Amino acid sequence: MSQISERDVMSALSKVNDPELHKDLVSLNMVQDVRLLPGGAIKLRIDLTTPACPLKGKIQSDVEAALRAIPGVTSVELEWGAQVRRARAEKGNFIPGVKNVILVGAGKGGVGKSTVSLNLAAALRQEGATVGLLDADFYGPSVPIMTGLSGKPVSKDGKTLEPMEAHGLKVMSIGFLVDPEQAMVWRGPMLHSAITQLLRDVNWGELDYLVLDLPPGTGDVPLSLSQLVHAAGIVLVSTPQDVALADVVKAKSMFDRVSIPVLGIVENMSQFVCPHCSESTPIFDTGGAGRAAQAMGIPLLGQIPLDLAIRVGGDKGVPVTVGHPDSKQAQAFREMARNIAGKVSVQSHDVKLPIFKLG
Ligand SMILES: Nc1ncnc2c1ncn2[C@@H]1O[C@H](COP(=O)(O)OP(=O)(O)OP(=O)(O)O)[C@@H](O)[C@H]1O
Repeated sequence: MSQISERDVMSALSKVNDPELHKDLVSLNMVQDVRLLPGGAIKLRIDLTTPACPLKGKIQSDVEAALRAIPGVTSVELEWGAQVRRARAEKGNFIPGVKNVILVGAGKGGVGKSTVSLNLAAALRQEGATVGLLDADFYGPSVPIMTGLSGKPVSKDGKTLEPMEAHGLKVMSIGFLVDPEQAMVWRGPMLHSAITQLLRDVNWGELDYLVLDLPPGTGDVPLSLSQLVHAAGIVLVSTPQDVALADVVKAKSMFDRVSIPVLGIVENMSQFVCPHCSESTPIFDTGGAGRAAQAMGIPLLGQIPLDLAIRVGGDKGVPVTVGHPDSKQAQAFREMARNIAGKVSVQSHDVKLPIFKLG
C-alpha cells in the first residue's frame, strides 16, 4: 500500500475552495492538525472563518471527496474549529477587542430592526461565537425590554462602562444611560458625546461580533454613527411591501455613498402562518425584499415570518431563538445569522460584494 504523506493531504486540499471566499482551504490557513493514522486513516481539523458558517456541509463533502481520492486513504475524520477574523483590518476606528461590527439599519421605523438585531446576536452566540449587542437607537431603545435588562451599567475603573449580560450576550443600550424622552431633544454636541461614549467607552472584552442596532431612517444620527466605527457592513431590515422597500433603496444609496458595504436585506414579517390551520397569509405582501435585493444587486439574507411567538418573546425579554430554539421561527433567524456571518467573512477577506450604484 502506498505511503500517504501530509504533503498529499495538503496538495489535495489546495484544490478545495471555500465556496464563498473563492480561495482554497490551504491558502486560507483553514487546514490544521493533520494526523496520518495506521491503515490509511486521516484526521484533521478545519478552522472555519465563522462558527456560524452557512457552507459547512458543502465544505465537509468537498474535503471528504478530495481526501478519499488519495490512493490508500481508507477513512477521513474531520474536527471543526473556527477563527473569526477581523473585517477590513487595514482601517482605523476599531472598537477595542471587537473583531467585526455588524450594523443593523432600516429605511424606516417599526419594521423589526431591534427584533432582528437581538435574534441575530443570540443566534450567532448559539453557534459558538462571542457576541455583543449595542442598542444605539437613540429615539426608541427597545433592547432593555427585549432582553429583560434594567438598571444602570457600572464602571469598574471610573472610565469605561461594563456591559450587562443576557442570554450569553454582552449588552449595552442608550436606554440604560438616558431617558429616551431626553434623547429625543438632543442636538449636536450632546448627541455626539453620547454616541462617542457608547462607541468608545464600553468594556466589551473580546468579541467575534458586535451587532449594532442603529436608529431607523437615513438621517444624521444613523449616518454619523455608522461612520464612527469600521463596520464589516450593514444589514438592512424591511417589511415586504413597496413603501418600506422604497426606503431601503434610499438607505442603501446612503450607505453606498459613505462606502459601508451593504451585506444584504432581511425581509421581516414576511408571511403570517396561522397557528390553527397553518395557512400562510402575506399580510404585508411577500417576496418584495427578494425582488428589491435582486434589483439592487445585493443578497436576500433571510425571511422572518410575522409571528406571535416573536412578538411575545420581545415583550417578555426572551428572544424566540433562545425561548424556542427548535421552532421554525428560530430556524429562520439562525439561517439568516449564518448567511450574515458568511457575508462578514467575505468582507474580512476583502472579497468585494457586488455594489449597485444608484444614479
Ligand atoms: N416577525 C415579527 N413577528 C411578530 N412581531 C414582530 C416581528 N418583528 C417585530 N415584531 C414586533 O414589532 C414591534 C416593533 O419591532 P422592533 O422594535 O423590533 O422594530 P424596530 O424597527 O426596531 O422599531 P424602531 O422604529 O423603534 O427602531 C415589536 O413589538 C416586535 O416584537
